[in-house]
Amino acid sequence: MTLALKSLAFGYRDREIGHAVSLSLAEGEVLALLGANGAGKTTLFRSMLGLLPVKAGEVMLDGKPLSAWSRRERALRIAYVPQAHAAPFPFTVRDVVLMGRAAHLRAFAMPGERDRAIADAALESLGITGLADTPCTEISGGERQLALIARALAQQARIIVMDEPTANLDYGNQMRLLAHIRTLAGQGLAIVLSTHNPDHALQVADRVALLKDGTLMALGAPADTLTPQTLKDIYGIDVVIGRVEGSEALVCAPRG
Ligand SMILES: Nc1ncnc2c1ncn2[C@@H]1O[C@H](COP(=O)(O)OP(=O)(O)OP(=O)(O)O)[C@@H](O)[C@H]1O
Repeated sequence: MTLALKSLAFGYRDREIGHAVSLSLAEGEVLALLGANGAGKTTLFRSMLGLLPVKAGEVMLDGKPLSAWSRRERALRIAYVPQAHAAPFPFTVRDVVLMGRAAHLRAFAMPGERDRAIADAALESLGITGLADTPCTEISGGERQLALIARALAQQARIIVMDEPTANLDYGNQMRLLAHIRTLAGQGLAIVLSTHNPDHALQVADRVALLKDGTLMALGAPADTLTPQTLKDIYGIDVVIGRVEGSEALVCAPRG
């Protein structure tokens, strides 16, 4: 087991957003987190990463409380892909990806040949080698998203937490990223991601967690958790879920 949340309560200084969230993430597993806007997905992620103090319960990383690991030790084990906001500084895409190597470097050491090779491989795997020398202030939102994912890959952590990784991406990059996530899981990485697209969860996840009113409404296999009933409950929309000829994936469509 890699990451486990035990009866976690989370939120901000004087506001609890969620409580009693328990789940664990195993090596090689993809867990998708869904919930309406404002349900608390980002807040939960920030709490499980130790970026926001938890209100109750505990986050366990490789069997030890998260607080027992140093920041560097955590960064060697968990990478975070935040939602892509506007870039404040004109670092090149390659420099941003090289920042993923920080935890691997000795204090004040500069990235070496090997770090550059790893960063370049991460760029290559996402098809953005051509952007390496472009400043982050001069690329699109989707390209910035891919750069942040490349940074997480360069970090070479065994757990990756991705906040809406497919948001901003065009259809081709969405599908390529989902396939890439499955490849990473096949290599033993544990991945937790949030998404607003049930199809993406049906396509990529081994397990799905549904967050509603601050608690886990459902946790289990995609076909058991993503049903017309649960999606109606979360989004207030009537849907059907089924297969389309020629595709392995279950898909969700509006009813009627
Ligand atoms: N810094 C903050 N201080 C206080 N409350 C906050 C803060 N950031 C977010 N919130 C509140 O916490 C709740 C959950 O927000 P969060 O961003 O975790 O939701 P989310 O599920 O990720 O939403 P979305 O799908 O829209 O990205 C929201 O009601 C939001 O207003």
